[in-house]
Amino acid sequence: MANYRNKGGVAVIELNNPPVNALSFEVRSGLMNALKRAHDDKDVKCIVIHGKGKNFSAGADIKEFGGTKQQKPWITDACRLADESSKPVVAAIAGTALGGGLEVALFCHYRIGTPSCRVGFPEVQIGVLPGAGGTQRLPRLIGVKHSIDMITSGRHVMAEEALKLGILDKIVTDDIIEEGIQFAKSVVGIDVGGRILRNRKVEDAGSKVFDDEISRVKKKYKGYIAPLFCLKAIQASMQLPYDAGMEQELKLFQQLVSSGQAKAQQYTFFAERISARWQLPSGANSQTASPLPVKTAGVIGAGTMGAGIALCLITSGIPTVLVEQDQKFLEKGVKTVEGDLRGSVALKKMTAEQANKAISVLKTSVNLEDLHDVDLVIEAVYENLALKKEIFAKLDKICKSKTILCTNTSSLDIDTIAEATKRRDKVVGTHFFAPAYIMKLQENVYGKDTSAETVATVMALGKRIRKVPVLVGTCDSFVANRMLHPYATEALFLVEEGASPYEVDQALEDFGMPMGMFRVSDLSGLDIGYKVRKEAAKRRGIELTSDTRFVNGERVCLLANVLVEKGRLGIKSGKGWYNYGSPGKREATPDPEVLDTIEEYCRKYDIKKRKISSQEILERMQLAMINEGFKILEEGIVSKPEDIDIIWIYGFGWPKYMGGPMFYANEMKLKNVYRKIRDFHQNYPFSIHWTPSKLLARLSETDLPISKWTSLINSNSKL
Ligand SMILES: CCCCCCC[C@H](O)CC(=O)SCCNC(=O)CCNC(=O)[C@H](O)C(C)(C)COP(=O)([O-])OP(=O)([O-])OC[C@H]1O[C@@H](n2cnc3c(N)ncnc32)[C@H](O)[C@@H]1OP(=O)([O-])[O-]
Ligand SMILES: NC(=O)c1ccc[n+]([C@@H]2O[C@H](COP(=O)([O-])OP(=O)(O)OC[C@H]3O[C@@H](n4cnc5c(N)ncnc54)[C@H](O)[C@@H]3O)[C@@H](O)[C@H]2O)c1
Repeated sequence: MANYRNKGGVAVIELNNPPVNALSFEVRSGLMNALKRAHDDKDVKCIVIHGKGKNFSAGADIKEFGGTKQQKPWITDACRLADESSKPVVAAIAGTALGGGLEVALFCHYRIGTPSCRVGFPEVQIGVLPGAGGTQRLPRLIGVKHSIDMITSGRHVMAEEALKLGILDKIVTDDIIEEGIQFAKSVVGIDVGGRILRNRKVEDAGSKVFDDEISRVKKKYKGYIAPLFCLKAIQASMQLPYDAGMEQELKLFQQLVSSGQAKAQQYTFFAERISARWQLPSGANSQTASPLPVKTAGVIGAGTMGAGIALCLITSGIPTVLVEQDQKFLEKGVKTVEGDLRGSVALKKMTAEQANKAISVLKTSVNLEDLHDVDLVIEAVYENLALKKEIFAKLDKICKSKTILCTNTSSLDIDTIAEATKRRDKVVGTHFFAPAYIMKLQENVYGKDTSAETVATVMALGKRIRKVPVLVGTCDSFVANRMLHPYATEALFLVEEGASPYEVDQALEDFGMPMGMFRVSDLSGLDIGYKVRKEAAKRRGIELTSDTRFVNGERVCLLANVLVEKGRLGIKSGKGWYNYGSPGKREATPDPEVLDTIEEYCRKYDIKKRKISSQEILERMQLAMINEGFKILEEGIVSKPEDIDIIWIYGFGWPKYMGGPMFYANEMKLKNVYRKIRDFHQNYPFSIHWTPSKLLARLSETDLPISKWTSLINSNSKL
């Protein structure tokens, strides 16, 4: 809907669809009618368009894209009269003017904004392109080069930059509506002809610019089709007259909007928001619980993870005390933090001033007592239960009674750690992913006594430090690593059976994963998994050797151990599954020595090798992990499939244009997924991960959409 009022000869039109004023059918119709009314009203001398509440408009209503056809009037129909009006039309922008919202503003003759407003064309992020003239009008306003940058990246442009680029005509500091009215009055009587973007010419940037951009975009947004379509549409603005360019844009938009990538990316957009709405088994949830304030924080352990976590906190302006066991470790950790900050400045991700500000809020210590006054502590010491319990017991005595105690453990039981304290309600897992400063996922793990207030606090903290927080329950390895286990195990079995590690990685990278499994292992260090496997086996009373082929009747492959025992630890030693030339180098080359080692291993155990297709590689790795995902859902470790998808997208780089593994399974049709898993179970009876999930079996008999899967778990039906 759009509201209309005449304020002393100024028609004030309000886009009314809070919270973000998405341009739904009602808003588009309302805007069209309001513009007509202003156009027809002789008393009206000028027109102001603004948004109700905090935002101008976040663009088209994405929910409407699911249908077959967008109902008319489209944004272009709604805005036609703004373009044609001889009365000046001013867009008064507060909050965001994104996508179709910015397109509305580009139909206006003038644009003013508040100092904190943001404009942009984020359509690429949901798999489409600006389809209401954005690709034709922006180049007419700011030129081809800047338009390519804004439209293919989808980035938000802040007010200052928008003013410099010429998107905004003025930044105003008082009430945006009043400022809009005053501005509009001030331009009454000035001919609007020169302000109408459709009448302008696009400068000829030459075709080479586009050839270069195609290569850049293909590399930077590997696998995504929308950025390439954006380039085609922008090129049309240069090559065609306005109306023909608009037709071309619409054609490209319609091709994209019906693509699988658009569907998956839009699913991801909403999944992220659904996942943010958490719920505990007690019923307490994100609507009912309030977070505690976190004014100061502490991090214990300044190793790989602790240094990165401290960096996340200080760059978000949270004063942090970093505690180590001794001065030597502390200095090493601080060097890492400083080095990463310098790296960010060099990469222009932050200014030197921002880096200095961050380091100024970091305090360091070798004494846990220095955490007595902080609001929240994140422990990131070695993965050792006794050590963690000892630290939590001490923290319980040292810290204020309200302080929340978090652990970055990647596998240990949260409840056991909480038992070391008298504040079990304030103990929670905050599982970050390496490198902690870069990876967006924050897997928050609640224990049986963790309070809703504690959960609300760590979920809010995640958002504040620019992570994507997802809430999961406690179980061995939690969700991300638990699902990774069958995925990685299948990769090793595939190698035993005949695929090379390089073929496995190629298949995964062609699918869209940023790195294959074996390259990731080399990056993390093969010795880490080696130690974890040995210790986990020891806890179960088993001595693992590289000759171990079965553990308690279950098939295992310890080829990675064989490599470690040959001194191949991954990037750190210059060789692992790949050869890197020398330690620390990143360029991976396939290594014949590794292939010989695999040959020898297979001969030793009389394993028959065969040719394995990339389809089989993907199916076995992905379906093994998806089956585990259904088990996690059926156990209630997560409350919805969207949580799993967001974990894989932000924890492991699953491509957004594939929507996450559970969405992917849904697209494959669950009856096919179930059938294939059952077949693998028959063919590989010694792998427990192929035991089909009961929930999957039940769901495969229904046509329930992904958004309704959990209704089957929550219903009384027995699984
Ligand atoms: C043939 C026809 C031609 C058609 C042509 C169309 C052309 C056009 O170029 C296409 C577009 O504009 S494409 C669009 C391009 N624009 C974009 O891609 C912008 C997408 N939006 C954003 O990036 C963020 O929402 C903001 C930064 C705006 C606000 O962030 P924040 O303050 O953290 O808030 P938040 O939590 O994120 O959102 C609050 C609530 O609003 C909901 N919602 C939001 N936008 C929506 C939308 N467009 N729609 C629907 N709903 C939308 C959101 O789901 C949430 O709902 P919930 O039920 O409470 O969960
Ligand atoms: N490395 C990863 O990829 C990764 C990813 C997610 C979670 N984790 C988890 O994060 C935690 C830390 O792992 P990491 O890889 O950073 O280990 P790390 O070995 O790099 O760092 C651990 C640090 O803890 C310090 N430390 C040990 N005892 C201490 C004490 N009593 N007081 C203060 N500091 C102490 C050590 O000196 C060391 O610097 C572990 O629980 C691990 O499972 C690791």
